[in-house]
Amino acid sequence: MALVESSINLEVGKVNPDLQKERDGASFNPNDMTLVLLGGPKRAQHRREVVRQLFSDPVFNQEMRYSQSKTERYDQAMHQSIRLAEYMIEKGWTDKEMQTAAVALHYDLATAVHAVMFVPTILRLATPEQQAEWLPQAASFKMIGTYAQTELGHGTNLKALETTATYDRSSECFIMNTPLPSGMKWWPGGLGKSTTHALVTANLIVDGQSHGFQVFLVQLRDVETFEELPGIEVGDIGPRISVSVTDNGYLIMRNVKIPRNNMLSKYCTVTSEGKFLRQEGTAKSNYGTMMMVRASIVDLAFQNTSQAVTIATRYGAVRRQSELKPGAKEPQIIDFVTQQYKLIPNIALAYGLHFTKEYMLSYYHQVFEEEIQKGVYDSVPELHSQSCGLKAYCTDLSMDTVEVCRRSCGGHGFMMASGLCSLLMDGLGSVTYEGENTVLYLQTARFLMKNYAAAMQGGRTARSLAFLTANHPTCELLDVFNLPQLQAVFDVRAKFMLECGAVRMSESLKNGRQQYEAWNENSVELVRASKAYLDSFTAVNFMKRVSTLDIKPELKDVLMKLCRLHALHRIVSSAEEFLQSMAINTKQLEDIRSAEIKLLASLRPDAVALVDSFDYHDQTLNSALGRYDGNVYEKMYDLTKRNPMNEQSVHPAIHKYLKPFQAKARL
Ligand SMILES: CCCCCCCCCCCCCCCCCC(=O)SCCNC(=O)CCNC(=O)[C@H](O)C(C)(C)COP(=O)(O)OP(=O)(O)OC[C@H]1O[C@@H](n2cnc3c(N)ncnc32)[C@H](O)[C@@H]1OP(=O)(O)O
Ligand SMILES: Cc1cc2nc3c(=O)[nH]c(=O)nc-3n(C[C@H](O)[C@H](O)[C@H](O)COP(=O)(O)OP(=O)(O)OC[C@H]3O[C@@H](n4cnc5c(N)ncnc54)[C@H](O)[C@@H]3O)c2cc1C
Repeated sequence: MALVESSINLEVGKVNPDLQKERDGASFNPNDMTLVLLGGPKRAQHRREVVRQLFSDPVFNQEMRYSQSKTERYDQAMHQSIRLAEYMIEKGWTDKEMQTAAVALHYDLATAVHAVMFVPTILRLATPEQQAEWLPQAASFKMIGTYAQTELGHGTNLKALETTATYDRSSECFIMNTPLPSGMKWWPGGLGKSTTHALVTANLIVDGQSHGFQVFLVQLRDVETFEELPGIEVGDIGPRISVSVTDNGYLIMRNVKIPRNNMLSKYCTVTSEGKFLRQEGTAKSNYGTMMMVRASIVDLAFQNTSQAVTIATRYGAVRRQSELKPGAKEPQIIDFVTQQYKLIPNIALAYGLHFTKEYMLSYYHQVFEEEIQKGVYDSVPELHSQSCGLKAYCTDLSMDTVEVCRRSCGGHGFMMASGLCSLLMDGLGSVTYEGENTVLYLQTARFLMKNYAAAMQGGRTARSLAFLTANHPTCELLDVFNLPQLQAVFDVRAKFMLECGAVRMSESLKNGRQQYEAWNENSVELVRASKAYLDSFTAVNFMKRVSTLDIKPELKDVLMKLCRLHALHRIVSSAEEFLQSMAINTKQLEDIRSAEIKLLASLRPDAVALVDSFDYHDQTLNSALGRYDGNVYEKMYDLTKRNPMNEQSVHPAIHKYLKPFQAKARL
């Protein structure tokens, strides 16, 4: 066994020679790049230690996951959740280690929503007294919770949610009710089988008057027996696209009484006399958890993208197929330029998403920790717009990438053992949950249109929209590799697309349409405007971040190539908008296309090192194709031998159906 200290994968046997050749020929040391991505040696070492500890425990072994039934998966996922809880006690793991472990396990835990939404919502919306009562129970899993907002009839339109919480002054309780069938809660993760409690969003009604949706802690099951409590009906909603274990559930409440204290009351409360009180400026405070999770999903999009390109790139180096040079040995498939075009711009995207999620998480923390906590809400609209837009943009691109990577592996990409099918099926949820992507692009558009109008009237724009007032002459792209010139090209196109949306809106309004009619009529254009802005924001953020990194020259060199390739590829992908806005002309588009192909050639020798730098443990990838050692065929054979279908050499169905038929047929 060779010790590969510079990788998270410690015990690596003989490495496939083609993959080894790739590693030997790289222009930089992937370990150095890992340190840049993870924020220094201390953090990288910590992450490696946590992930190695995790996967040295057989409970977390993922290898047979794809052959397990839903019930077996659920059993293992509950076992894993509880094992992690034990680690908190036995190993002193804190939220930091738990977060690292959850990412390494793709959040595929029976208690994922408990960690990702239930506890964070209590932290954000509960009073200190409520937190003191509930958080210790949540930490010890005496209380396992979910976030129950979506209903069968409504997910997007929160104002139309039907569940009610009616205040009963005589008992000082809320009475929770589910109007059937459209008002039943539908989708919450873990609700089906795993949870004892739920944070239920419901219309607060006091003396017949509605006060909009509020959040209530409702106990669903007896914490000892796990049986449903009176008035509660819960269950799993049934099969869905995904190999993930989550027991998404439904909930019906019939006259369920909960104490007044169970309304999360940091920002609003109901007094014992039935008076509704709300702190000023906090109208959207109940939407705060969604903002946080949307910001975190940008990270999830990065994880999905970088894992997919890791698998497909390593496989591309190992797989040999067809003929390139007549009569010569079959080439590695990554030597086909069309294959490089599938992989290398997506490696660049993965790096771009890394810097995007760094931005998003740090901006979220800045606004949440430093501003909102001090009662300053000025940046909330911008944070809402960016967390909606980047969640949508990054998950859309990440899912496109996973599918391209899957197809780039040919037939084997269709096998669960590729690891790419589960990335796709589980990842697909991310374009819908926490706000359906089109709906989120339109939230961003709303903010963009307001800022555009302000800019046109000489007013101030939000920080991230300074380009609206900047003066960029068109067609100044003299050098397609020049970052400031590329940035100007993106800004010109984004500004133009916003202008198109704004002009169309004002024309519709001039033609007598109501605001809501004008909005709907022009919504396709408005979504385009949002995407153009987000394209620009991520590309420019990538360029700026890389330009300011103080790192080894060989790392900087390769990162500069990546951010250039990303920018050029995004231009080519939406060429008609760049041309229409006159950000570039057709000659420049030709130059950009040629430059893109040149960059592929220049990045080709570093492709494997670039994906190694993401430093994924083999068990996180859980892919026969993307293994660190590249022994793809051996692993596929090994898994196939252990496939439950091969346990018996003759399947019982043969004796059950075929043999009796053959016996009858002989008569
Ligand atoms: C701790 C570690 C965490 C790690 C996480 C890692 C993630 C990994 C995930 C893996 C696990 C999987 C878990 C999956 C969990 C999924 C959970 C769910 O889906 S749960 C279910 C998720 N469900 C959804 O996401 C539902 C989607 N729907 C919605 O969010 C809303 O209905 C809406 C936003 C579309 C409209 O709302 P509506 O009330 O009709 O609003 P109007 O349009 O009338 O605009 C009014 C004004 O409000 C403003 N504003 C709006 N929002 C916010 C905000 N957040 N803030 C501030 N402001 C906001 C808006 O800008 C506007 O301002 P202005 O222009 O007037 O000045
Ligand atoms: C895997 C998964 C996990 C989930 N987990 C949870 C959970 O833990 N807790 C929870 O409460 N919920 C959860 N959800 C629910 C999820 O948040 C909702 O499904 C999501 O917000 C979308 O809402 P919807 O289903 O009502 O879609 P709809 O709004 O019905 O969308 C259908 C179509 O209508 C379009 N549309 C709707 N409104 C507009 C509009 N205003 N403008 C333009 N187009 C519009 C959409 O673009 C889409 O094309 C989960 C969902 C999934 C898939």
